[in-house]
Amino acid sequence: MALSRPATAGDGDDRLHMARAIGLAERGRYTTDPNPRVGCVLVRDGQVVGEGWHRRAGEPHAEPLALAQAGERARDATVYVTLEPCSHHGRTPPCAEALIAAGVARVVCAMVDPNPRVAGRGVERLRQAGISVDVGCLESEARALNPGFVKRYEQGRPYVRCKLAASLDGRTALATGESKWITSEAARRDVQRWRAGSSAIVTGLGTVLGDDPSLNVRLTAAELSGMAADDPVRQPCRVVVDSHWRTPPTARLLGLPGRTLIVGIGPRDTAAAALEAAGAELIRLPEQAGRVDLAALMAELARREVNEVLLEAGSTLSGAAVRAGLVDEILLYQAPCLMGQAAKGLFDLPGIDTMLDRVGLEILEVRSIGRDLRIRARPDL
Ligand SMILES: Nc1nc(O)c(N)c(N[C@@H]2O[C@H](COP(=O)(O)O)[C@@H](O)[C@H]2O)n1
Repeated sequence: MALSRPATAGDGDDRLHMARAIGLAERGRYTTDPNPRVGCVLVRDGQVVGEGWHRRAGEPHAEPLALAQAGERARDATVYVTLEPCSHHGRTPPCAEALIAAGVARVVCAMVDPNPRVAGRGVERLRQAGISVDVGCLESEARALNPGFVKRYEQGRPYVRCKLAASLDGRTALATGESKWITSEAARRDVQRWRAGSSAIVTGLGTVLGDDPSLNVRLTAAELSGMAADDPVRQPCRVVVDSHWRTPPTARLLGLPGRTLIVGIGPRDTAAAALEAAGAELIRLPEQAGRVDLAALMAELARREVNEVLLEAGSTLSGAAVRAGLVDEILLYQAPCLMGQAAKGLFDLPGIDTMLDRVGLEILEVRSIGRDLRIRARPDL
């Protein structure tokens, strides 16, 4: 469906109000999953008359909340919304109809909803009702609010962040396997926030056997911005890549609140049954060279409405995901220490024999977190 975009994608006022709507949407960072983060601002005669943001799937969308706040002042208002108003009956009624009923004059949306149940139909419905609609104001900022939601609908897989902690010489563990702790408490708290914003945390059997990790969110609602102190903290689904069901049923992550999926390729056997009895959900996936096909895993997670994955694994699984072209972002915490060449590296990437073979990266951000550095980078594959 062709949707006309203004040449400037919004004038100064449009961009200002859309920036506010994006700020509102941010408040849903830790709660909306699997729904997108969406914010909405209603403006009449230059005054903001209503604001709303989507908090949780099953609860009202951003637009009806902004309309409720504006009341009668919504008539003839301009609506700034970070995602196209929906046109379908999902868990909640269609926002486009609510905007039409309220008599708004104009709608500015940052981006078309990639959900095929909407995908331009919301814009079309508003225009049919005589409402002027502009699409594309601060579009890239709006897409960045929901990298996983967008990726899931556009490419059929989640947005994957690969988190790693290393010394300044790029080592993640001593040869003995000892790795606690390379980075500071501040960096580990920062990781907790990334976990809280993710739909799933994926790890490998090696990490489970070596570290017995919890892979849960241990921050309280009061410590996560946008959440009310009494909001329940959502636990992302934990996923263990374990080809032959060798995860110990006593693994710490199986005893914690939240779901644990174990994905493998082996036939169901007594070990598999013991894991199911311990509370895990087992999924058999296609194999790729004797291991779980990671592309098939990501497709399966997308089918289960997983938007953002935090991959917290060792060099084998992290390297395999990079090689498979499945890592969208590397989130690397680098501590001010040196661990020496006997220690383990970040990515297992065999077959890089010439400089032409190396994996290029685009640095997205570098910042200090306590005494450590946090580098966010995008593989350039
Ligand atoms: N425009 C808009 N505003 C919001 O606040 C939203 N949460 C969405 N979400 C879209 O609607 C789908 C979910 O619908 P239900 O919450 O089940 O009714 C979601 O997949 C988006 O396409 N859109």
